[in-house]
Amino acid sequence: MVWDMHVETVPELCNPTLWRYKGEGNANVILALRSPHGRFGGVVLRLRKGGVLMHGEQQTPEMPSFLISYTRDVLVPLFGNQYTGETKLLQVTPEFLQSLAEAIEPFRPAKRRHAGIDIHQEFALLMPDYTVFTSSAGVTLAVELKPKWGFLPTSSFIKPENSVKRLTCRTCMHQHLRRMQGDQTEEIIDYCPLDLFSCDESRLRKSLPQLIKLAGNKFKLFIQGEKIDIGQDGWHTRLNEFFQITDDPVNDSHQSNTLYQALIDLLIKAIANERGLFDRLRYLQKTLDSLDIEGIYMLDLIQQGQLLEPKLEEWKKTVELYLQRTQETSHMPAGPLALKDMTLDEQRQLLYEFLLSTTLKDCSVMFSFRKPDDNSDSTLSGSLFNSDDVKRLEVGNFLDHVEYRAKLLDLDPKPVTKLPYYFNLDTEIVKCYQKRELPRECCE
Ligand SMILES: O=P(O)(O)O[C@@H]1[C@@H](OP(=O)(O)O)[C@H](OP(=O)(O)O)[C@H](O)[C@H](OP(=O)(O)O)[C@H]1OP(=O)(O)O
Ligand SMILES: Nc1ncnc2c1ncn2[C@@H]1O[C@H](COP(=O)(O)OP(=O)(O)OP(=O)(O)O)[C@@H](O)[C@H]1O
Repeated sequence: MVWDMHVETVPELCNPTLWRYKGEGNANVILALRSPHGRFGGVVLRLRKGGVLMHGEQQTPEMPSFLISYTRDVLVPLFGNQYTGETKLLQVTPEFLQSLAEAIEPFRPAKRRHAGIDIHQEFALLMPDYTVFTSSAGVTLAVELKPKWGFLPTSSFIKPENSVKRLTCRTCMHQHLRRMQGDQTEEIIDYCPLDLFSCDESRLRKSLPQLIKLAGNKFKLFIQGEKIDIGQDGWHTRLNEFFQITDDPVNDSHQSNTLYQALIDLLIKAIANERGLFDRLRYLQKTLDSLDIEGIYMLDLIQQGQLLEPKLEEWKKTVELYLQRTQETSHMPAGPLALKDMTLDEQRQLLYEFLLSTTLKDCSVMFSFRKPDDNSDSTLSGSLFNSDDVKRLEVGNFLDHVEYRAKLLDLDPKPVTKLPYYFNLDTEIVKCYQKRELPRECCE
């Protein structure tokens, strides 16, 4: 129900010239305000694309409000409310969306252009722009990480011929399939999410440079809201705007290296400080995926194509039962026979849990950093969203300490209709990886 949500009807925001392209994923386009606009400083607009495979309910006008309820009733019980952001609805018109779609087209990467903004959506999502601090006068440095799968599956439903899954993590194996499928730009990079999830300093020191090299959707760096690619012209000068390591123009490799190391050091500290978040994310990914897709795919409800897209109430119940189960000694089904004994409700529970796990395997963590002296709270008082909630981080090095915020992004539910795709993809990933003689041993 849309009307019990807080809907912003702000005609002045429906002016396409106010917005600039900020980024996009497979399913949504993100626009940022060109400059602070009254109480709407530091805000992004998240617009659904048309024609992409999505959650069934996303096809209806109520979907944006569904996402807000989903965050409140499903994600907050799993993570607490510290990491999930605030969201509001903005009423939009087809004319406004059409103008935006035309204006952003030149800025969009070719690989995303197969689907554009769905101009028939009635509401867009307004969210804080997590790459800037609205209450600060200084420069914000933001880093977005998409860690992917943080665990090795242990399910008894994994067939012996697929046992490599217990040794090599999904992300490490997947890049080989991508490479084989013709993505020659995708160099095999030695980034293993399990190193990131370990939050261990020496493993982070090894894996962060790999993640930075991987870039794409796995590592993004923003200075004052603008995306910077490490290696692009002038990247070090932009990074220096935050670290202020030198007053001179940054023009030698020693200075660039110093800035790069300062970035790595900062990230290591921040990730270690957020060990609780990474541990929780990994724990939820793993325990919500207790059967592995191989077990999930054996369930009658899937075999007979009878699973419906969950409504909000069903998502809520799924989380309640999951939290109950993980607090008790759990008895998970251990073999195909046990699956046969399961009621339809029990099957549904595991299927929806699996979908929740899939969302958490695909979300991003956005860190935003600012220097404490930059905090001049008055700039945008009365802004649309609550004030910035920050934590203090001792850094040592060039910066004594900084303030930062960590948020989870892209926590949308995954559709039931994607389950057969997940099974086929899993089969293909394993088949492709098994051609290698020596599997990598990923370490949890
Ligand atoms: O299957 P994966 O692991 O490749 O994940 C897909 C992502 O690929 P990635 O490996 O992160 O580059 C993929 O990201 P890109 O399109 O590659 O940026 C999407 O996030 C996709 O989710 P959805 O279809 O938009 O809901 C993701 O699909 P889901 O598996 O999360 O449904
Ligand atoms: N609130 C925000 N503040 C700043 N940047 C954001 C925000 N939300 C999204 N972005 C940027 O836009 C990008 C795409 O957004 P999002 O992840 O929501 O798209 P998506 O289509 O759902 O992604 P996916 O391909 O994973 O399904 C993000 O990776 C991030 O860089």
